[in-house]
Amino acid sequence: MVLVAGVDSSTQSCKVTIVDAGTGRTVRTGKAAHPDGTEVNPSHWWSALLEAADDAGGLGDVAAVAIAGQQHGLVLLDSGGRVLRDALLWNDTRSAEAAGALVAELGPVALARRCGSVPVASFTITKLRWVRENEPDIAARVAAVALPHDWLTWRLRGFGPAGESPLGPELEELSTDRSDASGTGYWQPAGGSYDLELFEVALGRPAREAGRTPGGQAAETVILPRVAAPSETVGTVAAGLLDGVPANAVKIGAGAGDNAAGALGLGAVRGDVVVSIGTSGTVFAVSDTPPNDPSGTVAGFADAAGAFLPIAVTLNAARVLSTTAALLGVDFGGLAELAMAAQPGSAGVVLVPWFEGERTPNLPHAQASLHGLSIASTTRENLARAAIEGMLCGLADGLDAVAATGVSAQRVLLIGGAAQNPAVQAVAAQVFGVPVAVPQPGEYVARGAAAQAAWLLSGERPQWPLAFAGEPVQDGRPEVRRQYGEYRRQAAGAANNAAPGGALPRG
Ligand SMILES: Nc1ncnc2c1ncn2[C@@H]1O[C@H](COP(=O)(O)OP(=O)(O)O)[C@@H](O)[C@H]1O
Ligand SMILES: O=C(CO)[C@@H](O)[C@H](O)COP(=O)(O)O
Repeated sequence: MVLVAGVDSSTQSCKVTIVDAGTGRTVRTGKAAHPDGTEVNPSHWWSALLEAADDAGGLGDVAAVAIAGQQHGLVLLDSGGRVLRDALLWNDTRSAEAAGALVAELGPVALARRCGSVPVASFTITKLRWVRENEPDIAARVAAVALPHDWLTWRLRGFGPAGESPLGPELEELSTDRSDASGTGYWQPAGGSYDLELFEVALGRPAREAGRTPGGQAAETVILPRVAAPSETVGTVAAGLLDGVPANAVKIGAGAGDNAAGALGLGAVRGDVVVSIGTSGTVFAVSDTPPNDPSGTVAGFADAAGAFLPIAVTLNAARVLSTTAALLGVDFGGLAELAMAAQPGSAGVVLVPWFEGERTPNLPHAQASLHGLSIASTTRENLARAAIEGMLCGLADGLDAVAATGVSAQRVLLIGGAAQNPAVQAVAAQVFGVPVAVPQPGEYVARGAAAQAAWLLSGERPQWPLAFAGEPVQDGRPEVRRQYGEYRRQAAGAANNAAPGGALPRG
C-alpha cells in the first residue's frame, strides 16, 4: 500500500490527511489550530503543520505530500528569508481602499482581462499596495513575496532563515502553483505567466519569477515563486524536520490554493458546482475557459489540474452560524433544532450577515443587519433559521454569478465544516435551485492535496471514489431569496452611504 499525505493550512486550522494512493481510502488524519485574526505570523502555520502531521501519526510511511492553503495571504520575506511582518490574510479588509485605488487606476475591464479578476481587499496585490503606503520601511526590505502554501512548501523542503532551517534562505527555491498564483492579482490565468507590471504598480518595485534571472537582476527586484506544473515534484522533505522522515524519502508536490484543492479532492467534473462553508464561503466550478467578469463578482482563478476555476467568495460563512449559536446559547446541534422548528422564510425575519464587512458584494465596511422583526416573529427559532438562510442566500447569489459566466450548474456539492449541519442542508435544498449532494464528512482540501501527491507519484491523476452522506430533497422556496434580496439591497445602500470615501469602484 502506497500512502500519500495532503495538508490543508486553512484560516482556522491545519489539517493533515493520510490516504491510500491506490484506493483513496483515508487511513489517518490530524489537526492543529491556528490563531484567530486577520493577520498571523506564518511561524504559527509552520508549528501547526508539524503538530498536525504528528497528530496524524507522522509522515514516516508516506511516499509524497502536498500542501494546500488559504489563498491570498501576503508573506513578505527579506533577503535572509526572514518574515518581515505578520501575514495579512484574505479576510483582512484594511486594503479595501488600496483595492479601490488600483481598480480606479487600471480599470476593472483591463484588470479582469489581464489577471482574470477585479481585485478586492482579499487579493494579495491590494495588500502589497497597502504595505507600500502604510509601512514603507517594510516595503523597501522585501526580497520575496510568497503565499501561505508557497512558504510552507519552501520550509518543508528545508529552506528558511539561517539557524532556523537546514538549507538556509534560498529564495530562488520558492515555488507556487497556477491556482494560488491566480489569487494574487498579478498572475495571468489565461496566459499562464506573471503580469509583472501589475506587481510593480502595486508595490512600486520590479519583480521577477524565481529561477529566471536574465543577466544580473538589480538588488531591488523582488523574487516571486516559480509557478510549478500541477503534477510536478518540487522537492523532498528535508531531513530532521519530521520524526521518522529521512532525507529525500518523501516527495513534495506543487500544492494549491484551498478551493482548487477542494475541487481536486472531490473529483469535481463539469456540471458540478462546489459550495464550501468554512471560514470563507465559496462557490466554484471547474471550467475549460478562463472566466472574465469585469463586475468583480466572480474571480477567474486557475484550477489545480490545468483548467480554470470561476469562484465567488463570501467573507461571512461558518462564523455566521457559530456567532448566532453563541448568541442563542446553543451548540451546532441546538442551532439546527431551533432552525428546523421555524418555517422557511423565518416568518419574515432576515439576517444580512455582513458581520466582518463583505467581499461579495464588495462592501468591506458593511455590518450585519437584522430585518423583519415584530413581536410575533422575534423568536429563537426564527433567528436561528434567518442566520442560516441569510448565509446561504449570499452563497446562492454567488452561484447565480458563477452560472452567469457560462457554467452549467447541474449539481451542488456541499462541503466545509458547516455543511454537516442538517439545517444547513435543508435550507441549501430550498435556496440553491439546483440539486444538492452532501459528500461524506471529510477534509476535501487536504484530500485534494493528497490526490496531487498521488498524481506526482504515478503520473496520472487519481480517480478516487466519492462517497455521499445524503442528497437533501430539492424543495425550492424562491420566496426566501426574494425576501433576502429586498433587505440585501437596502443593507448595501446603507453600507455604501456609510463607507469612508463613499462606495468603492467595482466593475
Ligand atoms: N455542525 C456544524 N454546524 C455549523 N457549523 C459548523 C458545524 N461543524 C463545524 N462548523 C463550522 O465549520 C468551521 C470549520 O470549517 P472548515 O471548513 O474546517 O473551516 P476552514 O477550512 O475555513 O478552516 C468551524 O469553525 C465551525 O464554525
Ligand atoms: O479567499 C478565499 C478564496 O478566494 C478563501 O477561500 C480563502 O482561501 C480561505 O479559505 P478557508 O480558510 O475558508 O478554507
